[in-house]
Amino acid sequence: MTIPVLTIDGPSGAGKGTVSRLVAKKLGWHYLDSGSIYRSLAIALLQQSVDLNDEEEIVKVAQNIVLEFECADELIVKLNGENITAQLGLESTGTVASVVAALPEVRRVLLQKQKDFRQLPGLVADGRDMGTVVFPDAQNKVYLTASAVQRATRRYKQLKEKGIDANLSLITDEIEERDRRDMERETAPLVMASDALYIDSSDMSITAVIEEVLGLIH
Ligand SMILES: Nc1ncnc2c1ncn2[C@@H]1O[C@H](COP(=O)(O)OP(=O)(O)OP(=O)(O)O)[C@@H](O)[C@H]1O
Ligand SMILES: Nc1ccn([C@@H]2O[C@H](COP(=O)(O)O)[C@@H](O)[C@H]2O)c(=O)n1
Repeated sequence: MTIPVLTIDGPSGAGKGTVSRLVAKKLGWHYLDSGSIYRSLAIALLQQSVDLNDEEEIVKVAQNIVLEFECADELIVKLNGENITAQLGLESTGTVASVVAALPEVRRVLLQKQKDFRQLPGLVADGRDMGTVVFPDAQNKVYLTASAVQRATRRYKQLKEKGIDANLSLITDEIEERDRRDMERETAPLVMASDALYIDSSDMSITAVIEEVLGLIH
């Protein structure tokens, strides 16, 4: 039996995580936030002061990380037994994640961890290469985007709400730099799958996006 998968790919701050989590809840499906795997690796590398130019050492750390996910109101992630949820959303974590995510061997090592999430009754998977590389046979695919200004503003508000100091112009620069790195890397770049539904959420509410995505499933 083929286990159904809905993939939601797109750039940072497009709303993939928010939409995926709520759609998964509505459908009663599992949820994979693949970015949190790359972010967890980034945190492990920072904790162990690994040189980000030392590819061999980065791959070793990727091979050995033990991750636990708990899908409550927010996603709780434990790295080697330690709750790292608070550090996960920092823009600095995302930047390191995108640097190491460009390494082909890192992606190869982390591939199976992502595929393992495909379990009954179904999976909603969000990331950059869910519909193109990890689950190319997914029955439903979405490419969710929004303008860089909207995405940076959303991220700024999100950080402020969490009480984290943030600078809008710096966040805009970081998001644009991360987009460029994710789209231009050679292995599994962020591209829209040819069979994906394109949604630009710049002027859409979260509810409107969810309705459009659920319409695809039904
Ligand atoms: N359509 C929307 N309208 C307004 N705010 C939104 C919309 N979609 C998402 N947001 C808000 O934008 C912020 C970023 O959303 P989210 O974390 O889901 O993005 P993402 O695409 O998963 O980003 P990343 O890839 O960096 O994890 C959140 O605070 C979320 O509530
Ligand atoms: N499928 C994926 C998911 C993420 N990445 C990289 O991780 C960075 C952080 O991801 P977020 O979704 O949590 O923002 C992202 O910028 C990518 O570089 C990836 O390569 N593939």
